[in-house]
Amino acid sequence: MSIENRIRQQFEDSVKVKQVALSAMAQPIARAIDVMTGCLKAGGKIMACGNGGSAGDSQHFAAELVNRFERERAPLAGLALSTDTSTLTSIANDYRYEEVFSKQVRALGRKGDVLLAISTSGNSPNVIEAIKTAHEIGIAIIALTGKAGGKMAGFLHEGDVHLCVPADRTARIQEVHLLAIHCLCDGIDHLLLGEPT
Ligand SMILES: O=C(CO)[C@@H](O)[C@H](O)[C@H](O)[C@H](O)COP(=O)(O)O
Ligand SMILES: [Zn+2]
Repeated sequence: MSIENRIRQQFEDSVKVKQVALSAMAQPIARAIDVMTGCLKAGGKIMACGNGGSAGDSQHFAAELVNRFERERAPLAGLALSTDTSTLTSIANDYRYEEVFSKQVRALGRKGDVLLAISTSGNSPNVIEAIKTAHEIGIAIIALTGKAGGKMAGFLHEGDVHLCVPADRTARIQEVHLLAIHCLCDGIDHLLLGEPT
């Protein structure tokens, strides 16, 4: 296949996955917006974690809360757990890589906070450990997954929200994750600020 056709194929695949994801994910995304906005209004914070591309997504989401998304508003409490290399490397070096997020959740998380747990496979052990620790503290989970949710699906509790992209290819799942993150940011701003004037 020519490069041009490969590119066309990627675009077409991405459009298709997004169309299927809309019907599967619209309701859970709306629920996640309610949970996140309720947390922020009550003075809580939203922590986000994930590996590789999902680490980037965590940081992207936190930046849109702390700085801004599309509308002017007060800064919101968002925190990516994938950014502090000294913390990450010391936990991985002294303990286990599986604990790099859960230790931070234990240190920084408070009852009523929310954890955005991102994994395309749903199987990353460090994200699963973070979910377990968050539950111990009384922190609700918004799980952003794909591939039917992997192992993470089995660790979610009532009150958590599962945003699962109905696709198998990591790249396609990540593309919908970013769209879902922007829907979360837009929805939070809408609930906090109302219709734009
Ligand atoms: O961005 C990509 C692939 O598109 C990679 O960096 C990918 O995020 C990494 O392989 C991650 O370690 C995959 O972890 P997960 O999504 O299965 O939790
Ligand atoms: Zn990627």
